[in-house]
Parts: sequence; structure tokens; C-alpha cells
Amino acid sequence: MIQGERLWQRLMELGEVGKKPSGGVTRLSFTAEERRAKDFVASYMREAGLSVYEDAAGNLIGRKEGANPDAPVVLVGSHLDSVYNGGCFDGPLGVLAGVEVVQAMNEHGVVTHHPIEVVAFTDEEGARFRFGMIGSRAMAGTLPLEALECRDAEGISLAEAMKQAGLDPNRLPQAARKPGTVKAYVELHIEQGRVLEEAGLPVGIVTGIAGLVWVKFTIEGKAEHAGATPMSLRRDPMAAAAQIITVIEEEARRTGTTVGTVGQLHVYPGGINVIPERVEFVLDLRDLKAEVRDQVWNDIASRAETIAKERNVRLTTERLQEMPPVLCSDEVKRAAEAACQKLGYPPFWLPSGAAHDGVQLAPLCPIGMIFVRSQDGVSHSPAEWSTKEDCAAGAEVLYHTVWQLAQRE
Ligand SMILES: CSCC[C@H](NC(N)=O)C(=O)O
Ligand SMILES: [Mn+2]
Repeated sequence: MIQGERLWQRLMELGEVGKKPSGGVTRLSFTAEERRAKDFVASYMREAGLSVYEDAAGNLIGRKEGANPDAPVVLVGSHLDSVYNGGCFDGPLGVLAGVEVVQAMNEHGVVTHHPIEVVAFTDEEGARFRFGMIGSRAMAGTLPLEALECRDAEGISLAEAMKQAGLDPNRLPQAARKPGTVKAYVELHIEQGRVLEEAGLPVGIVTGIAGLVWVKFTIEGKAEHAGATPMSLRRDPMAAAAQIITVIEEEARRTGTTVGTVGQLHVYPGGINVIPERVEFVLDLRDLKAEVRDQVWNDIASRAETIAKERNVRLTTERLQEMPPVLCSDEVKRAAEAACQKLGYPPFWLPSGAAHDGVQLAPLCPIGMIFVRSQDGVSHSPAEWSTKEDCAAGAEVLYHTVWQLAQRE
């Protein structure tokens, strides 16, 4: 039904938006790059015969009317923003596959009972404001107004960024959908890991999404001369950070399921021959079980305190964001399983270590996801890749999943 070639052309075209000389894509929320990406997708949505609008959070939405326009809507989509120097599949694949699904339905005269909306969520990645899923939180009605005061690396607040993008932050609550108005949310996404590749399968059905917590560590010591200060007299926050990061690795490894990462670290003032005055880094900690993750966090926090005391440095931590693990709904999983069977793909189940907008929508409606095989498991990198055939296979599974969800029960 779907046209894999058209989906691929659009993926490649969109992949040029925000592309840097490094070959990676940087498309942060509320920037000119993100706007250009949304404009491209809005034009694809119109080609697909959808009516296009943006809600108060800047979520771009294309709607296909249902035989019963008042029936709860089936939502399908993903996001268009990227991490710094990311790839061109993480997010756009799900949005463009959603467009492809409804375009194929329209081209074949398929009418569903439920309306279908394709959505490109605002800021899933959290790269700009250090917390993400802004659009899906707003749609679920759970974005706290204090979030508007979060600032990016240039000191621009979320409220200011929204205004610069032509949005009114005061209208944000209007993006919230009312309970009962969304039948289900389903998202196609690249796996971002190696499980499908190992299994030799193009697509998989997601069982649940790991819960993450992001914690900012600030360690303050004493800036002194690197040559003139004996080792025994130092209060070096960098050495403390190194020790704490090793503890993070140890504690996360202990459970066998938890993953802990420090991917961002800033050293001040940052001189070769200066013992740093302050070090900041952010911990990303995830597990499919909240209680396991929280125990690991408690262990890390108490050992970090001890290290700070022993080294006579000041440690403060700040929780940037926290998300619970979420299970995918039986209804969406069953629809995806039937779609796989219909298309001759063996149904294959796997959890998602990466977080997705469905986590935020889970209180609003049943959610589910379909994964497409990632080459070498690489993601959040210019080397991120999935083949044209696998993307088409994922979109085909999405088509039949959405079709089934959008039928009258
Ligand atoms: C705002 S939370 C970060 C979301 C991001 N999502 C993906 N799919 O990579 C991640 O899992 O890191
Ligand atoms: Mn991502």
C-alpha cells in the first residue's frame, strides 16, 4: 500500500535541513532549522490530503477526517527536532511514515471510522532546554508552567524561544487534549540499538519504554595553580567528578539492566594549568523498572556525597527531568502483531531503552511503538542509518496497525 520510495525521498530531503559541515543534523526546537523542517512536512501533509494546523505548543498536525468526525482520534507521529550533530532518522522517520500511511489511505480511497492525526511533536530530544518532550507533555496537559523559565545555553528561556517562533506561551494550556478524545497513539521509530539487527529482522514491536532521570551535578572546589599546588593541598572538583563518574558506571552495571551515562561535562575555568574551580556534568540514568533505577540513584547519590566529603569539595545535585517507565498497551501491541503477521514478518518483541513521546501521552491514551532495524545500532550520530527497505517495511506495518486501530470496534 505505502510507497517506500516516496517515504525515502522525503526522509533524505528532510535530512538536509539543519545539516552541518560535519554531516550531522542539528535541529533544535523553536529555531529556523526546526521551522524549515516543519514547513517541509506541512507541505507533505498537504500533498497527502490532510488538513494542517499547529497547536499552541507548536506541534504540527495533519488530520484525516474519519467517517465519524466526533470519534476519538488515532494519533500517529514522532518528532522533527534532533540532538546536536544527530542523524536524519530519529524522529523524522515516524512523522514521515505517518504522512505516508494516510497518503496511501487517501490514494486508495480508504475511509476509517476514527479520524487520524499525524503529529510532529515539538522538542522531543530535550537538547536545547535540557528537558524534552515539550510538545507531548503539553498535549497531555502535564507541562508545568515553571518549565517556561528553563533556559538554553544562550540564556534564552523557553517562553522567549516560543515567542521568537511566533507562539504565545500563555496559550500553552490550550494544547492539552481532553480525556477520551484520543483513541490511541502509535509511533514508528528507529530502534537505536542492535537487537533487531542481531535477530535479523527489519521490524519489532515495543513492549515498554524505560524510565529515565537526568540529574545535574555541580562540584565546587578551589581554583589554584596546577604547578604550584602540591597534590596533598588540593580541593580538585575534576578529580571528584572522575571518581563519581566511575561510581555511576559501577552502580549501573551492578543490576544488569540499568544504564547510566555522563555525556555532558563542563569544566570551569577550563585552563590547562589551572585546577578547576567548578565542574558540572549531567547523569542520564534509565531502567525499565522504576524501583531498580531509583535504588541505583540512591546508591550513586550516597557514594557521591562520601567522595565530596573526603575530597573537601561542595556537591549539589539538581533533577532536570524524570520519567516513569511505561508499558505499551495490549490493544496497540495486538494491532501491530496482526500487521506483522499479515505482512509475513515474524512478530518480535523488544523493550525501548530510548525514551519517546508516548511516555508523556500514556496518561491520556493507550500507546504503542514499532521499531525499525538500526544499522550497527548507531543513533544520535551522523552515522545513524536504516535501509530504505527497512523503513518501508516499518511504514507498511504502521499502515496496518493504524488502519486496525482506526476501525469501529
Ligand atoms: C527528553 S528525553 C530524551 C529523549 C531521547 N529520545 C530518543 N528517541 O532518542 C532519549 O531517549 O534520549
Ligand atoms: Mn533521539
